[in-house]
Amino acid sequence: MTGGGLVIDVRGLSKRYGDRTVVDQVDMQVGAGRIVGFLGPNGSGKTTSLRMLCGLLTPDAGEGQVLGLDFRRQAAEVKRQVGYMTQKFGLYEDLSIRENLDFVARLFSMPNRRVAVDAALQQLGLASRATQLAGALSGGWKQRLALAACLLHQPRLLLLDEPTAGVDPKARREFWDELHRLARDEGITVLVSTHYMDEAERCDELVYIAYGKVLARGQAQDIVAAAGASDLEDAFVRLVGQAQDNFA
Ligand SMILES: Nc1ncnc2c1ncn2[C@@H]1O[C@H](COP(=O)(O)OP(=O)(O)OP(=O)(O)O)[C@@H](O)[C@H]1O
Repeated sequence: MTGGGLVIDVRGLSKRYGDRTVVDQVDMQVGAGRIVGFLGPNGSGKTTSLRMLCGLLTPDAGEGQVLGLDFRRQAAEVKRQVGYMTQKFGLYEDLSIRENLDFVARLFSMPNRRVAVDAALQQLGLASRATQLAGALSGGWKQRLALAACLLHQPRLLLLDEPTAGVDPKARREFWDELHRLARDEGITVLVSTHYMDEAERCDELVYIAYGKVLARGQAQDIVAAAGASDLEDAFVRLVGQAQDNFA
């Protein structure tokens, strides 16, 4: 890993589409075993940033390391080593839970596919539903399957893009309990985007962006105090209000 146990250590991350800069000089540092929440209004650049960090999208600028690899020059290797969960979960609805996991194991050319799939089914409590079609599952179970799929190749870093959008509160809570277990017991590092304030409160640290720029970072209570706000939501409303005046 890079100095100071940083699993992500990237500076100046930028992306333009045409003449619009949608990610503008974003610095991202995430320590090993930390859960960092990535927050910001719709269209602020979270997905674009996550896709660049996991090697799926080529940045226009930015230097640094992800999992100790040069995230630009070794993008293919980063992609193999990171667990990335897209907003829409990326499951095959007409395949069963087991078939979805087996498909992912093939994509990663994993040896001992059957053992790995069985272990993932057990770990995420999916074994009794292994033959159910993914398309027939509730939002909470789909999300659990998506997490199992992105953990299958045993990544040390998870990049999760709004993994709990549209999922009921009980399933969201269980999902977050699982994230904390993964960080605590297995030392897995998590960068997760969310719009839910209760989830933001459960992160070790937060990074808040709007208009592609980082407006605040740190622990929730420090962000609230620095903004002179009553709570996190209030702090973000204030930060975006100031940003609108400056950047919009
Ligand atoms: N391929 C593309 N071509 C042009 N513009 C794009 C492309 N992908 C994203 N954008 C624009 O970049 C901006 C940032 O989008 P992005 O999806 O990263 O935001 P986000 O913070 O993830 O939003 P949300 O919270 O709604 O998921 C948006 O204005 C979006 O329309």
